[in-house]
Amino acid sequence: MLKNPNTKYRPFPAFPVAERSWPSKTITQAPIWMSTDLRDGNQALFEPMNAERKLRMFETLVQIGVKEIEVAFPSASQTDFDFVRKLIEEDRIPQDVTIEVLTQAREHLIRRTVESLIGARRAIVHVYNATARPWREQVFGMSLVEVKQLAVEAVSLIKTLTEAHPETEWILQYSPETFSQTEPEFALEVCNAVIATWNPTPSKKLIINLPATVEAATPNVYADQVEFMHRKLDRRDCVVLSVHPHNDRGTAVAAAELGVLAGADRVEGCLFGNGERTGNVDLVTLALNLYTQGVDPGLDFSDINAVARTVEDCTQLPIHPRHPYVGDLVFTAFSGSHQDAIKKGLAARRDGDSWDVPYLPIDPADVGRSYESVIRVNSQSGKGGIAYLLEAHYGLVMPRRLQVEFSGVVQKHTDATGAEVSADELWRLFGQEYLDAQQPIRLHGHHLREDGNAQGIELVVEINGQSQRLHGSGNGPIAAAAAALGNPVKVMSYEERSLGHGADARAVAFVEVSAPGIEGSVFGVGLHSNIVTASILALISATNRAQANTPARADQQAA
Ligand SMILES: CC(=O)SCCNC(=O)CCNC(=O)[C@H](O)C(C)(C)COP(=O)(O)OP(=O)(O)OC[C@H]1O[C@@H](n2cnc3c(N)ncnc32)[C@H](O)[C@@H]1OP(=O)(O)O
Ligand SMILES: CC(C)C(=O)C(=O)O
Repeated sequence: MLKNPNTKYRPFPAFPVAERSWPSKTITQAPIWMSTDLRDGNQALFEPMNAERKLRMFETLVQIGVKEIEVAFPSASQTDFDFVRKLIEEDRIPQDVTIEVLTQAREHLIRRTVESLIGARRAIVHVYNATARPWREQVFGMSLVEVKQLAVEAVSLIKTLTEAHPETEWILQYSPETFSQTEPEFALEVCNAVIATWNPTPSKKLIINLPATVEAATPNVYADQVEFMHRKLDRRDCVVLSVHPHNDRGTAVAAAELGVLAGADRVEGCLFGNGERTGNVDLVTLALNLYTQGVDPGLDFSDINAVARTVEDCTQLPIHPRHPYVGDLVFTAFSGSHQDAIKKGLAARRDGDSWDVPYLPIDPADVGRSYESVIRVNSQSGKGGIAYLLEAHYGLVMPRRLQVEFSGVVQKHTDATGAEVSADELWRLFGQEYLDAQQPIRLHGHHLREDGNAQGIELVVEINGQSQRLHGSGNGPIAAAAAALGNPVKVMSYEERSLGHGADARAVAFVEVSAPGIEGSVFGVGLHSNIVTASILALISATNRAQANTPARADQQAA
């Protein structure tokens, strides 16, 4: 790279706009969407779609609710021509869907293009020629007048050819290709000449499409360019103003949104941003951006994964795991503070609430994604995510201080493995740490009896491999069992919950104890279909864990 890029690259010129209203506007309704997946998207593939894939993509677009679909560049290949014929002859185009095809402004290509559409109920013929200086000078070798004349002659020919087929409702679309790099006054002059030639009316509008063929400036510059056209175009009431942003600077979505604020009625793009180079603007992101502002996008992504898999299959291109709204990881939080906030936000939701869950701009359920994948646990995670997964997958609702204690256990594991931990693996770790804490004391059974106002208990246990029967009494089974064990620990708290429902429900008991020589407290957990057994198991688990955690014992184990 150059030390001084200024010697090779020039900044994009500022736009000298006198009036600019777009910065203070908001988008309150969806634009007309035009999908060019089967044209701009298709021409950008290693291997353009075959007829079967094209049809699958077309049907997916129809299902989503796209009403204008650019289906081909019919003069480019027999596959494209035949595809247009297939849609028309097999009557595959729904009444409310309009197909569109693209052609260069060259006579033989225009003739072939119109021929491909014969018999269509309604069709958009899209013609383009580049208008920016480098293209005029280097590609076409044409003057300004010649470039304008090229557009006017092409439109004139399309008018003649289509008027010969009045059975079709013809719509013209003109694109000054490379619009955003063209001198604004010249782009305006060419578009006005096209409008005069086609002679649209308010009921038979013409589409003027303004491509950022190569995105070369910040989106505010594009918005100024669009607003300039919106204000200055002749017969604006007879024109549908369209934008076609590419993503070379990574800001196509912003450019499209600002373009709509600036007066565009229509947006052209591709699903998930496929298209030449860095892609066309992503229609899915645009639509769901509107949705999250409470605006109906008119496109249905209730099963976004199914759409994604079809698009990946048709284009043979993978979607990035962090792609907005659809990527495999976009509804996933790894970091502890995010997991904690999401868990609290989801728990706080009540029916009818507006969506304001921290860190989630959209409810994953609205696009057919589930909460299950929202939270993942790795070494960056905290107690919130761990607790969420165990609750969501195993119905285990842990007391808060146990969450803190167990997250330390998980942290040790993730530090050692460096890997993500699944809900199943968490459950295994939980079982190993708490439920299997049956050494040195293991419970084999118990017998309870009333003992005046107290309860008496006999514990049948094995201590260091020796069977023993221990007796104690207290004001409840836990106090009695603690007494039977010789009160090696002090019970600080006790909770019992059910795990599962109905006949399969089991009791899970949590006992928190303190013991001489250990700082703070230690938890024990018991799981059993009998609630008393669960609580005694929890006490023994806590006692065993407390012993293992005393400094002397820990030193012994380390040795
Ligand atoms: C920004 C975009 O995405 S525009 C769409 C681009 N998509 C495609 O091109 C995909 C399909 N295209 C094709 O298959 C081929 O280009 C075809 C079949 C249409 C035409 O092929 P060819 O006749 O071989 O011409 P080619 O594509 O190389 O075009 C170059 C010629 O067309 C001229 N040309 C290019 N674009 C246009 C245009 N929009 N209008 C008029 N002439 C044009 C060039 O100036 C050049 O002329 P020259 O031969 O006199 O120097
Ligand atoms: C033909 C036009 C609309 C185009 O694809 C572009 O300029 O990117």
